[in-house]
Amino acid sequence: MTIYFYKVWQPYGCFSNFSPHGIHIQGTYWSTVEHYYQAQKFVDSIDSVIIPIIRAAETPEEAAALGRCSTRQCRPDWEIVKTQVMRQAVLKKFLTHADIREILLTTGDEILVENSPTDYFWGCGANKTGQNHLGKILMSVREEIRQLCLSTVISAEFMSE
Ligand SMILES: Nc1c(N[C@@H]2O[C@H](COP(=O)(O)O)[C@@H](O)[C@H]2O)[nH]c(=O)[nH]c1=O
Repeated sequence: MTIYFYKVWQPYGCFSNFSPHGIHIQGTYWSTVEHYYQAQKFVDSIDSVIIPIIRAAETPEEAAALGRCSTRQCRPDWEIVKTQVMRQAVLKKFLTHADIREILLTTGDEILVENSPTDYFWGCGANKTGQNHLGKILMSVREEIRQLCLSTVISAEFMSE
C-alpha cells in the first residue's frame, strides 16, 4: 500500500522536510532539512548573504519563503545539484534521529509519496503524476540505512567470533 505524507501534523509527518529534526552538516547546525535545502540554493551565488538569514529563520515555512524569493539569484548549478543536496540532508536526518529512523524502516518496501498538491518535482502534484523525487530519496535512504544496519550486525557477529 502506498504511503502518502505531506504536512508535519499528518500521518508520517516525520518524512516531511519541515519536520523538527535538526541536522549537523560540515560543522553547521540546521534546525530542519528545509532550512538546509533552501540555504544551499545560494552557496557561491551573489546572494549568499541570505544563507545565515535562512539558517536563523524561526520556522521551515519562513526558510522556504526566503529561499523561494524570486528576486534573489540562485547558484547557476542548482538544477544539477539540488537532488544530491536533498539526499545528503535527508540521509543525515534519518541517521541522526533513531525514533524516525525506526518509522522509516517499518515502512518496509512500501512506496513513499510526498502528497504535495502543488509540487510536481519533489511531490506527486495535484493529479498524482508528479516525479515524487522526495519519496524516491526517502526510499533510497531507507535502503541505504538497511544495508548499513545489516553490515553493522554482520561485523558485530564477526567481532564476537
Ligand atoms: N512539505 C511541504 C513542502 N514541500 C517541500 O518544499 C520543498 C521544495 O521547495 P522548492 O524547491 O523551493 O519549491 C521541498 O523540501 C518539498 O519537500 N512545501 C510547502 O510549502 N509546505 C510543506 O509543508
